[in-house]
Amino acid sequence: MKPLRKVVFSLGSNLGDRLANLQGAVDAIRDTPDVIVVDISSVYETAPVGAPDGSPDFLNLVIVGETTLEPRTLLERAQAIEDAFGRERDERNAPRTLDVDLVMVGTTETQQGDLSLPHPRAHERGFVLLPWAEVDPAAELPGRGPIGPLIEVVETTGVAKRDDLVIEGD
Ligand SMILES: Nc1ncnc2c1ncn2[C@@H]1O[C@H](COP(=O)(O)OP(=O)(O)OP(=O)(O)O)[C@@H](O)[C@H]1O
Ligand SMILES: Nc1nc2c(c(=O)[nH]1)N=C(CO)CN2
Repeated sequence: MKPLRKVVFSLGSNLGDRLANLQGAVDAIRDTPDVIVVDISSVYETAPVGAPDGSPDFLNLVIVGETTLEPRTLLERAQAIEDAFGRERDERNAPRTLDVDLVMVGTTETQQGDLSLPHPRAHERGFVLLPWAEVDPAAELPGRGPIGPLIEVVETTGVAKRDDLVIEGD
């Protein structure tokens, strides 16, 4: 039997109907065979990090799930969902309708070309760690340790929970 592993996705949008883009991505992840969604964080409005000047604010959220899928299959699924929402792959960190990052898959630590796990910048991103800690405070990032202490040292100003923005079916 294939092992059941924890999977964590980070979703972001700062173009178009940001909430609708996140809702669509959540639905698509829920509809993915062999992925069980366990928790979805609140929606957070976040100041852009490392993005070109004048980039609009993001909406971000984190999904925690379980899966028997391989990391590469999960990356392909994440990219297919981005493509379905009109994501154009241009300048790095450019505004985008939808970004679906794989934060971690089980205990996998790998760097193979187009797939790095855990995501190489997740540990330094308040817009990933804060939503994640809301639903999974005891989480550990493989190779980095518990996320609590990571949050202590990252920039979390500019990361604001938006209780008025609700993902349906949660
Ligand atoms: N864990 C991962 N999750 C998502 N993409 C990854 C991961 N590891 C490597 N990649 C690769 O990163 C490439 C760039 O991804 P993307 O265009 O979403 O970057 P970005 O969103 O601008 O920046 P960042 O990677 O910092 O979030 C993708 O083509 C993908 O193959
Ligand atoms: N606040 C915020 N900033 C970002 C984000 C994001 O999702 N939220 N994604 C980026 C590239 O993936 C770059 N910068």
